[in-house]
Amino acid sequence: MTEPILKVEGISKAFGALQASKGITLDLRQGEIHALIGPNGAGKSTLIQQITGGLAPDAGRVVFGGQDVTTYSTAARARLGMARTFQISSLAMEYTVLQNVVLGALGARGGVFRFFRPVMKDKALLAVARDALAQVGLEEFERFRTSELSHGQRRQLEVAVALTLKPRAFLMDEPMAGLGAEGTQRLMGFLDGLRAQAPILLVEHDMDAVFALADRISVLVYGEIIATGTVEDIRANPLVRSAYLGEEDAEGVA
Ligand SMILES: Nc1ncnc2c1ncn2[C@@H]1O[C@H](COP(=O)(O)OP(=O)(O)OP(=O)(O)O)[C@@H](O)[C@H]1O
Repeated sequence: MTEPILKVEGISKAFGALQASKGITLDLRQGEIHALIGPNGAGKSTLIQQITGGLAPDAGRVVFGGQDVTTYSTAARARLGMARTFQISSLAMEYTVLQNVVLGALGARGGVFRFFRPVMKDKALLAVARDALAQVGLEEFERFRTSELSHGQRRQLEVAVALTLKPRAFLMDEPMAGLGAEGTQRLMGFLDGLRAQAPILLVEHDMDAVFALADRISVLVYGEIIATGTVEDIRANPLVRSAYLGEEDAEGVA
């Protein structure tokens, strides 16, 4: 088996007396969607922030592409191909779809704004941006204002921006949040195909989506991973059923 692209090794983090991460170990392997689930306050966001560099762990390390990145900034991790998506605020709503991707591609090159040469005339940048839009199926929308897109399309646009970074892994924070049933279905189809390009660590509350998409699931409860396994393993795990799904809900998951 090839080496996992991402390895989280014994990560711990306390906020005062509250232990938000307790010796968390997990990995992300090529080609997979690894879902991270857990009740509200379990520590999912805290863990993702430590992986992406927003928070420094008290102990443990994060290894990405074989490199210890524990002390690296978020930007340095992004340059290595760690793509965090679905922070919708990173899109400029008044810009067109194409402009948003071009700006993303410019950032990926480590470029600064070149006022003396309009970036929208840079053929190489435009080609990279159009290629990314085609990959997410938004090529017909390049002239639309981003504010005109549906929520689901904006998430696809976020992925297009991330694709210009040549991501080696995606970290996705609740991509289904706020989408209707149809939008969720469409995005699920999209994510299903995306895992072949780069594996996805997926934090998601929509259990139907998780059970339909995930190759593996890790269950986080009170800062601790209580189980990691396939959908079948997790459905059958008695610890998960009582601790996370709750006695009364457990029947519905079987
Ligand atoms: N900066 C902080 N300072 C103090 N406590 C924090 C901080 N960030 C998170 N916490 C606490 O750490 C625990 C884990 O929170 P976290 O947001 O990581 O959980 P979560 O699983 O992402 O929850 P949700 O599903 O509701 O988003 C919670 O008890 C939260 O109140």
